[in-house]
Amino acid sequence: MTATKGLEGIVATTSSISSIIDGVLTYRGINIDDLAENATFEEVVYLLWYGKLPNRSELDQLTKDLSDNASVPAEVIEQMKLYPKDVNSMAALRTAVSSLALYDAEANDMTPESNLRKAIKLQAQLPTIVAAFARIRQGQEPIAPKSCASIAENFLYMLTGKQPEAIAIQALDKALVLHADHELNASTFAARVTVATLSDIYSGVTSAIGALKGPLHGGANEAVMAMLEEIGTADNVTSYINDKLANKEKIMGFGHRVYKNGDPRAKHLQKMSQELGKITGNMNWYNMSIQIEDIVTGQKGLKPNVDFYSASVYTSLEIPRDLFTPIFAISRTSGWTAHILEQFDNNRLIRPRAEYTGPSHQAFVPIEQR
Ligand SMILES: CC(=O)SCCNC(=O)CCNC(=O)[C@H](O)C(C)(C)COP(=O)(O)OP(=O)(O)OC[C@H]1O[C@@H](n2cnc3c(N)ncnc32)[C@H](O)[C@@H]1OP(=O)(O)O
Ligand SMILES: O=C([O-])CC(=O)C(=O)O
Repeated sequence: MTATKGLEGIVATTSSISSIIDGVLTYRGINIDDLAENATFEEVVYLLWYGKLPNRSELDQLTKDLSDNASVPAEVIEQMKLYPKDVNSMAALRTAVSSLALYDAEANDMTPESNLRKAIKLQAQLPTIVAAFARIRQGQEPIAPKSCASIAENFLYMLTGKQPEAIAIQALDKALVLHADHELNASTFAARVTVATLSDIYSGVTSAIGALKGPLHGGANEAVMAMLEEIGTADNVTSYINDKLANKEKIMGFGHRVYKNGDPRAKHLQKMSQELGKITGNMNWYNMSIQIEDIVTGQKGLKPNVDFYSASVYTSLEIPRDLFTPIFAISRTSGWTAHILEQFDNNRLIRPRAEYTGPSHQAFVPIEQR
């Protein structure tokens, strides 16, 4: 038995949800470029769950179901008020999502109908939790979700208490479309491993949030913004990046396990970053990002991934840096739950082997003689 480090190139499951073939990403066979330009996040959620784009009445029904389920149990909100104010936002989200299960009478019901209902609840409630957390830690009361609004609109509304501008809603909606699913990425794999034991959907999504949190995965978007802030201005980019590369340090937001010729989502986020920079009158983050890309791609051949330009996009939308990864989680809940439903559909325990590299033929030494 020989291990493949990081399971690179190992095909661990079949799936009909999303594919990356020759660098082209599709959701249910539809190119991400077409979805980014034309679909709303709710259409994508429907596509991921049901395998086809919704017609008008199906979309209206899903939008209503999501809106009707957006309130979070009062107990969960009360518990969030007891979290330390400076807690990591992904840790807070992971804990709150785990506690949702305690207040759902059908949490352990494994029927497909119940699991779909819980997928809707999770997708609807994550934005409410993230916005509530952001307000509670500032000593503000959470704002109840409004009815008949999209997830993008509702999230921005619950975060700020103000009706968001159309351009902000559109930008966030497109970012949600771009982050919704991505084949067998680490967090989706974690979700599938968890539920393949026939554990419940809340456990699966909680595992996934834990996996997304790390800076080699979803946490990279926050790390990118931290880097941009540390660099400060365009004048400092060249020396900062050259020093990092010379020290063999990773530049966050670059590289990918699967894409070697570039992440097809990055160009959409780059365009949005530029457009939002023009609208806000602050091109600094975009200009610095372009400069960083030139150097990293020029010297290392590494291309930006989905996390690189999303950092400046969210900053232009005035979203606090530590909510970037929770927003990724809001979007990816659609993909996680689609994969969990697919796993349940044709389940087998996921249990690979390890290549043992420890000592062998060790004699047992009684404690008195150690
Ligand atoms: C949504 C997402 O999860 S997208 C990914 C988000 N993560 C990041 O942006 C973090 C930065 N990027 C990385 O750490 C990696 O590129 C990963 C984790 C995305 C992919 O990792 P792997 O497939 O395991 O590639 P690995 O880390 O082995 O890199 C291969 C080589 O490229 C280098 N490399 C990879 N990414 C980077 C980077 N961002 N900056 C500098 N060098 C890099 C590695 O140092 C390594 O070099 P070596 O062969 O000389 O040792
Ligand atoms: O697929 C991956 O390894 C990481 C990624 O880009 C994602 O999850 O969107």
